[in-house]
Amino acid sequence: MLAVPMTSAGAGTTAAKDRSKDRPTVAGIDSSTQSCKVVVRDAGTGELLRVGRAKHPDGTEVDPAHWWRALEEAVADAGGLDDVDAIAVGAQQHGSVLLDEAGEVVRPALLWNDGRSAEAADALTAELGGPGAWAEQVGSVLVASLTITKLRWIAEHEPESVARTASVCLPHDWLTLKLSGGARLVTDRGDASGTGYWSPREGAYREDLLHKAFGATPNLPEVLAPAASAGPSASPLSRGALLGAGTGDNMAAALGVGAQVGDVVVSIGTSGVVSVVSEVPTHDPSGLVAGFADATGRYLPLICTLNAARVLDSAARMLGVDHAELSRLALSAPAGSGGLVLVPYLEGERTPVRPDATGALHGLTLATSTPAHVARATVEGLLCGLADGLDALVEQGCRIGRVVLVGGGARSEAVRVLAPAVLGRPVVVPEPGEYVADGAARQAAWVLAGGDAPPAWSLGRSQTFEADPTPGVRERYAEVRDLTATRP
Ligand SMILES: Nc1ncnc2c1ncn2[C@@H]1O[C@H](COP(=O)(O)OP(=O)(O)O)[C@@H](O)[C@H]1O
Ligand SMILES: O=C(CO)[C@@H](O)[C@H](O)COP(=O)(O)O
Repeated sequence: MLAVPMTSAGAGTTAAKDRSKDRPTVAGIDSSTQSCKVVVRDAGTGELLRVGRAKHPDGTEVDPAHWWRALEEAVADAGGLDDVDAIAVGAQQHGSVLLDEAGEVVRPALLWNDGRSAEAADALTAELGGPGAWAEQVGSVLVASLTITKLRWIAEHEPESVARTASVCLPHDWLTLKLSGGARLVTDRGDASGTGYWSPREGAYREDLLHKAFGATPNLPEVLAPAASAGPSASPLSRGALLGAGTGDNMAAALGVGAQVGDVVVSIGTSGVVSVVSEVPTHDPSGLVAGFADATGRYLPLICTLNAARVLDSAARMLGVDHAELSRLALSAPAGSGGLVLVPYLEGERTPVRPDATGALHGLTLATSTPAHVARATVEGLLCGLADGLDALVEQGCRIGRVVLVGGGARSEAVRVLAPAVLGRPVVVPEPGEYVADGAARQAAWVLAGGDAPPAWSLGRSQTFEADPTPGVRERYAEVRDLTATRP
């Protein structure tokens, strides 16, 4: 059984804050690409007490002030945090937050899905001796998503920003800093492992690589142990609550679903992610698998695509339907959509590395030119990219156990039904929830409880979806996935 919290509540649920003093509560924050979510849970049982949400602005370059405003709004939507004893932040990985001597933001953050640093990634790769050298030294081959490539882009294009930069951190580090009232700049090994200048194997920063990219060596956040505290919050939002180290959103999701070694988490959010909890670090020179660390002291080999839930959003928009109808249409068409394939590179792609690619529909005939076929091809194309990712984890020798499906896209019935057919394995779907925020909350509960492992929260309901594998769908996808036009 999965350690998934049982109860759920709607946005803005305001359960009375009348808990007795012997029932501590914790809050978890998910500051992801599209929105901020806050959950408040009972620290001992994991019972969900309240949840709040607020939207982030669109765009791949964002002033961190927007994340703070959304956090304030989401906290208000969750009925406030006055009663909370500990709090931790999970957030989108990789974004580059540059701070000056006074702790002020130097320029808007370049997010994980900002592709402008693709050439910087290529240049840095060559400078260290090729992809294998980066895989060996920091666990991951560089792509435009990794923080270090953004720092190189800034160094090349905005030397004045470099000159003003005293510290560099990540989105979750910055939010934790704000919650600490500006007192502590900390991070954790999970999020640090996505920078390109922290080695999961050595458990240490590689300041030489940072200097190589940025031409300077700014201060970096202290990397805290998984259950260490960053001290009390000094923010009016959560004054006095103990702060956890926080982590990247994918590490938090693994913690939130209680993933054990071998458990695969497939997340269909803005990004499409396939990750697996591993006892050993990976060093994939092909670059498909990023060799990240997790939030518990283990590792989280991961593949990430740029195109996931928004592919469903755009298909629904194109067809002029809502998500429920898109799903119904997809399930009404035959497996393989009569040969129609959607290659979902709508924002270019990171895995495989196709930064300049565009999406494509292959196999249009009179018979396949129907909304149902397009809907089916959309869901199957999205899942085929993730199935390729799962194969890459297997190829790295990762132990593969259960497959757990989460993220906004998992709310689509068609995704849930077709995932086991395309992935070729049963898929466990926990009830819809905010698993990144839950993981952050669980880290906060661990900070309170101490010990070697996060508290075992009550198990939640989940449903296992099974289906006969449809290898033909993947074979057809493999035939056409590279036949895409570049951006005009
Ligand atoms: N029922 C649904 N079917 C398909 N997609 C959905 C559904 N509900 C929400 N989404 C999509 O999920 C995405 C948000 O997922 P989420 O995991 O919260 O993303 P992120 O964490 O990257 O901000 C949005 O693109 C949204 O449109
Ligand atoms: O870049 C990665 C992982 O390497 C992304 O997974 C980001 O962490 C953003 O996540 P979502 O907003 O899609 O959850």
